[in-house]
Amino acid sequence: MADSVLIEGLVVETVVGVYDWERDVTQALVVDLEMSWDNRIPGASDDVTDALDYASVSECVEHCLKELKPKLLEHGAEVLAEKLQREFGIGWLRLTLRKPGAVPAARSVGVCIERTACKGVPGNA
Ligand SMILES: Nc1nc2c(c(=O)[nH]1)N=C([C@H](O)[C@@H](O)CO)CN2
Repeated sequence: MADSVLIEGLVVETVVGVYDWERDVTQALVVDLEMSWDNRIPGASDDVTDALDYASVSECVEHCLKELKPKLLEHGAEVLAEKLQREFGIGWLRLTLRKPGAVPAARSVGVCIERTACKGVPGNA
């Protein structure tokens, strides 16, 4: 099963960064997500409750990053991936977190992680 649900270019304004000055301002983070989901079920039922609702996931991403105020992108990505997998029952995801403007000579910098939930662990898919 290779189906997925996508979110691309989700912009979240939050406190992020390791330097003192970065703790006093907000900066934009850009989130890309690919999340495994069996789309045959909502494909047949035409019912959003069978789908991985990308609007709900987007709200969760925004809320999580605004509350977390991570220093490192790595920490933001790790906490966010774990929360999404637990709350939405997502088996596998690829999450990219970009910080445009952090390195002026680069279009963007960021991190990308892939995580698979461990079956049998309470709360995991
Ligand atoms: N691998 C990382 N390197 C750096 C990060 C980060 O989150 N992950 N962060 C910074 C600073 O916050 C920088 O973005 C300020 O411009 C430096 N390196």
